[in-house]
Amino acid sequence: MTSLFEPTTAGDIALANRIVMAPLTRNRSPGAVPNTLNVTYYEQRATAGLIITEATAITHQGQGYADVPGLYTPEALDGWKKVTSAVHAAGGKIVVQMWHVGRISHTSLQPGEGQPVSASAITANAKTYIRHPDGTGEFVPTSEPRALEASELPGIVEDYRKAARAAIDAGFDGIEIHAANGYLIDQFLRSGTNERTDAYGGSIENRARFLFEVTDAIVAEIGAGRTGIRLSPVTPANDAFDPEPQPLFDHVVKGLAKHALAFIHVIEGATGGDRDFKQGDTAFDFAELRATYEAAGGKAAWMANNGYDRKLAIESVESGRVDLVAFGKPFISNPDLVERLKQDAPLNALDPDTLYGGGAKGYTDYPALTQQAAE
Ligand SMILES: C=C(C(=O)O)c1ccccc1
Repeated sequence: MTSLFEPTTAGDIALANRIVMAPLTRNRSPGAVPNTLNVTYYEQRATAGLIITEATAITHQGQGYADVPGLYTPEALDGWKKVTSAVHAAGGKIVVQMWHVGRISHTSLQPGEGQPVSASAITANAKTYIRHPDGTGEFVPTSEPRALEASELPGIVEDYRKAARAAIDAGFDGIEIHAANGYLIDQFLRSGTNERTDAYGGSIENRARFLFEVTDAIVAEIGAGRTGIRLSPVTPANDAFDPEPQPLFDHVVKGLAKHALAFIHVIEGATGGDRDFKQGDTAFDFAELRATYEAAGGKAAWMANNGYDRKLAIESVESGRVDLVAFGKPFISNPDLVERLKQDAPLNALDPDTLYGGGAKGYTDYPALTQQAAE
């Protein structure tokens, strides 16, 4: 029987166990440049079978929050090289989550303080975190986006390809395409954010076109075995909505099956919330989604996320329902989560007041079991 704690592979990436550190935005990289505190944070969590970094902007246009890292300047890539080196030296594996926020942004964060971009000019009922000139931070409503011209899309696909190459050159073991949580790619996928009448809007085939163009370009550049993707079929995050998610995401996974991807990362339910959350009239069938993917020839590791505890994670892997389990908040407050799960040891409590922004407090100061034992 498969164990959560046994080694496995995800495409070309060998993993020491099946426990994944989920992407977690922490807003601790001013200037979009990873710093020494970020190095310590990821190094502390290197016993994860796989670390997926926090969402990382592929370009300035793709940046939607203050103090999140980028993957598009020499300084940022130098910063990431220090992170990947430290994680590898500690025996870990790490991929970067590649992010274009689309409309979940603010003019103050955009090139030339211009409008954010999206599939359509529909303002999200959402907020983002900006930093004022005086240095104070604030959650503010996202700005009204403009609809991308179809002629702009090849340029954004090229941005993804370049960022994927830069990620591998910075030492990452691979990348995760952020196609979830109501960001740009998801804005094309969902009918609630895509009112286009061209080849990228209307039918499911058209709304998924941009996702496949991005995926094809990245796979051609770095290989399918180093490419994963994150999907959130029913999340309402960032005002995402589609009344018929099952046919939409069945089409998506069928299209992804042609590549021998490293992993498919699926958020089950509402991100960070109700695992049984529904969009539309019927409950989403995640087992059917995987079956559809594998019937189409898909062989990537199936990674599940959202609200997993030790018991559910062990059962889900042992049953074969999932191959990998991604933990988010538990990894924030437990750098040694893998050991704690192995021992069934108590978990550190999470400090909700230090999730976003700030310094070492609530970031690198959570103790490991060994430190607590020494006290
Ligand atoms: C990148 C994020 C996501 O995927 O939801 C995110 C952004 C800001 C806060 C929490 C999460």
